[in-house]
Amino acid sequence: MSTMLEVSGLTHQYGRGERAHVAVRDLTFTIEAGQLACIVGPSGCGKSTLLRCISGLIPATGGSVRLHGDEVSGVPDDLAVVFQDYSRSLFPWLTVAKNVEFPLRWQQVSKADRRRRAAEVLESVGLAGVGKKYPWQLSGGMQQRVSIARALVSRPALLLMDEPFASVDAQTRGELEDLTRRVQRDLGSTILLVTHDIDESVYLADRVLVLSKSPAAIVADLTIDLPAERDQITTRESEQFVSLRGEVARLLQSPQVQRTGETAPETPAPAGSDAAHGAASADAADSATTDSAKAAAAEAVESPDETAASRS
Ligand SMILES: Nc1ncnc2c1ncn2[C@@H]1O[C@H](COP(=O)(O)OP(=O)(O)OP(=O)(O)O)[C@@H](O)[C@H]1O
Repeated sequence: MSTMLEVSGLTHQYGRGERAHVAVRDLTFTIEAGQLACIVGPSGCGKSTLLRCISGLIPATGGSVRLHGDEVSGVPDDLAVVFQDYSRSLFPWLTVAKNVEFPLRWQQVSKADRRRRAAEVLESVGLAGVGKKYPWQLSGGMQQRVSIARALVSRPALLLMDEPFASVDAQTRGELEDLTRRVQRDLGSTILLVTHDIDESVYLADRVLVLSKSPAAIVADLTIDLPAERDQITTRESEQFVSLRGEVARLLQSPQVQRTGETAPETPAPAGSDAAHGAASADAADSATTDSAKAAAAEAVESPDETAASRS
C-alpha cells in the first residue's frame, strides 16, 4: 500500500500572545491509500482543527501535511470534505444534480460529462432519480447522501468527514455508515473520519486513532481487524466488536487521554512510528497497537485516583 496522507509534527495554534491556544501539538501519523481511519477523542481536543489543517482550510503553525507526497498549502483539488451540517453545506437554490456537479465546474470537464458523473455518483449513493429536486425537498439523511455524492464526484484522493452522521436519526446513521464502507470498497477511497461515537468508529474503520485532551496527542492507534463485510446487527453483536469497542472506551477514560497533550507521552511507538512510517508489517503493527491499548486500559483500571484527579 502506498502512503496517501503524511502528517508530520503538525501543530496548530489559534491566536497569539496571551490569547494563544494550542489546539493540536506535534501530531505525526500516516494514512495508507484505500484505508478508512477514524479519529476519536474528547470534546474540544482538536479533531476539527486537525481536519481543517489537513484540508488546507487553515495553515499549520508547525509541521507539515503531505497528500500523496505533495505538501498541502491551500485546499488541494483532489481532496473533499463532508461536514456534519448538511443543511449549510448544500446550496438551496441549486437542484441536487447541480449541487453535485458543482465541484466539477472548476475542472476541465464538459457539461455532458458533468451531468453523467453527477447521475452516476447519485446512483452510487442510492439517490438515482432525485437530481431535479432541491435539497430542501429531501430528508436529512438524503441531504447528507447528496453531500457525500458531491464530495465523491471529483474522485478525491482523500475524503475527510467531520462528524458526518451526527445530525441524523439512528437508523439513517446506520444506513450512511454502510454507504460509506461500500463507497470506500467500490471506489477504493481513502477516508479519514472524525466521530464522537465509539461504536461507529469501530464499525466503520480499518484503524482507530485515539486522541488525548487538547492539545491533542495520539494516544493509541488501533488496527480494527473485523471482517471486511460488516453488518449492523451481526458485526455489532460479535465478540470481536464488543472487545474492540471496550478497548476504545477504556482508552478514552484512561489517564493518557484525560491528560492534555502538553503532558501526554510522545506519540506512542506502535502506530505513530511503525505504522506511520510503514516500517512494520501489518501483523507487527497490529499486535503492537493492541498492546498499547491494553497498557492504557490497565493504567486506567489500576490508577482510578489519577484518572479522577486528571479529570478534575
Ligand atoms: N477559530 C478558533 N479560534 C480560537 N480557538 C479555537 C478556534 N476553533 C477551535 N478553537 C479551540 O481549539 C480547541 C479545539 O477545537 P476543535 O473544534 O478542533 O475540537 P474538537 O475536538 O473538534 O471539538 P468537538 O469534539 O467538541 O467538536 C478548542 O479548545 C476550541 O475552543
